[in-house]
Order: sequence, then structure tokens, then C-alpha cells
Amino acid sequence: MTLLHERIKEKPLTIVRNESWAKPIYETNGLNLWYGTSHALKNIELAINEREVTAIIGPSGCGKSTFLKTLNRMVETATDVSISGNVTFKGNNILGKAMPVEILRSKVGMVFQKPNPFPKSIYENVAFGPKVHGIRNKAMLDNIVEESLKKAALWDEVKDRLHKSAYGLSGGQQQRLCIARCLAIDPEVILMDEPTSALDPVSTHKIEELIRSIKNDVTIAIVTHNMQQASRISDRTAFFLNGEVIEEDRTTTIFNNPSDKLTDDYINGRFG
Ligand SMILES: Nc1ncnc2c1ncn2[C@@H]1O[C@H](COP(=O)(O)OP(=O)(O)OP(=O)(O)O)[C@@H](O)[C@H]1O
Repeated sequence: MTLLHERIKEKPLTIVRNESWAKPIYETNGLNLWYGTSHALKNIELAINEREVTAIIGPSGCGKSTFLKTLNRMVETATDVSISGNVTFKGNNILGKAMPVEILRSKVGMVFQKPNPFPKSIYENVAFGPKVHGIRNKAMLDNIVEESLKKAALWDEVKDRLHKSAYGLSGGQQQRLCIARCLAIDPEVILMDEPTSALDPVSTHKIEELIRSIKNDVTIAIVTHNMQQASRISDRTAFFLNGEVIEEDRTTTIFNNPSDKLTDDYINGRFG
């Protein structure tokens, strides 16, 4: 049998954890989503476990972003969307009016493909969330900003220019700033939608290191096209195809023992 590692020619760096530790923070049961008559998510049964990195991988248009946005209730605003099934966050259904969206967003941060800092200073970008949550004390805000930028491995690069525009940062720095902005609200989960696909290899490496360094504090679900990236940083990988999850398991297990569903064409990105 050919191991998936050999097929992608790279060994995963994943730290294996005891499966019994795994505790779902998100669970979806029979999740279906339609844009009009187009069936974008088909009967998704997936858990995102606490303090793990879950990679969501698959070809363009297979529903990865739609799935991620459903977890943060961002998809409902699109016109003509209908959803069935359940999505629970810590056991509570989040769809419809079951959980106010502000409550969910106070616990869940989102990072997009294209870095999207606010047109404000570096400091104000990071302090924004804590201010929204009512923190006004300057010393406290200073401390949150510093700690968040340190966790995002950006502090040393920006500590002398905190009050300059975030737009003066490079793309990779802007993406780490967006992650720092999420970390400043002390989130339980960060959802990342191809956070490195617009970045050069050095910046990508920094973000992957950053993900590894924060994963003991925060649960991460990351959409990626990149099989090698999934093997490098995730504890669990879900493989999407045509709106379905065709395989899902712990990354080491699934990459060491891939089923026939993960064909060479799928792995090599030839999706037909
Ligand atoms: N707002 C929308 N309205 C209608 N159809 C949509 C909308 N957003 C996505 N779709 C369709 O839903 C399907 C899944 O799209 P989605 O963006 O979730 O896929 P993806 O796997 O994230 O793709 P990519 O890797 O290219 O970002 C696609 O067929 C897409 O065209």
C-alpha cells in the first residue's frame, strides 16, 4: 500500500494526541445547505474538537468556505440560502434564532484568505474587539494588545510603530495582525479560510508556526487547498468533494492509511 505521505512526498509534523482527549466544540448533524436549488453542503456529519487543528480540504467549489461560514453564521446573509440539520457549538444549536449571532462571534474569530485589517492603526486593530466587549482601561488594553501581538509573533516587528496604519504592513504581517485581532477577544475557536494562499512561502511558514504555537489555547478549523499544509499542521483532516465529506479522521491515521476514496487524482488535485 502506498502511504499518503509518500504520495504527497512529505511527512506530517503533527503531534499525535490521545483520541480520548478529543471533545467536540462544534458538531454538525445532517447539515444540508442550498444556494437556491444548488445543493452546496450534503448531509455533513463533522466534529471540530477542542484544542485541535482541523483541516478542511478539497477542490475549488466543493463547499469548504460555505461549511466554515456556516459555523460562524456568515452564510445565512447570502440571498436564497436554505439550511437543514443541526450545528451545535458546545452542545447548543446555533442555527436560526437559537443563539444570538453576537454571542457566537464573541467566542469565534474568523480569518480570511485576503488579510483584511481595518483602516486604523495596528494598535486599534487589536484593541477593537476588547473595546467592543467593554474594556476601556488603557493599561488593560495595552496589555491585551501586547500579549495578542506576541502570540501572533508580530510584536517585535511592530512594537515601535503601534500607532501607524496597519496598511503599512506587508501581506504576511497583515495576516498575523488579523490573527492577533482574533486572539485579543480570547476566542474559543478561530476559523481560517485559506489564510496563507495569498502569501509567499516565508509568510506561510510563519503563519503555520503561529498556528502550531496557539493550538493548545484555541481550537482551529482551517480551510486549505494544500495537502502538505494539512499534513503539517492539523490533528484531524476532513476531505470534501462535491459538497460531501468523503473521508475524515485523525491526520496521522488518515494520511498513514488512506482509503480508496482518496484517489491519487484527488490527492494530486486532478478532480475531473
Ligand atoms: N453566495 C453564493 N450564492 C450562490 N452560490 C454560491 C455562493 N457561495 C458559494 N456558492 C456556490 O456553492 C458552491 C460551494 O462554494 P464554496 O465557496 O463553499 O466552495 P469552496 O470549496 O470554498 O471553493 P474555493 O476553494 O474555490 O474557495 C460552489 O458551487 C459555489 O459556486
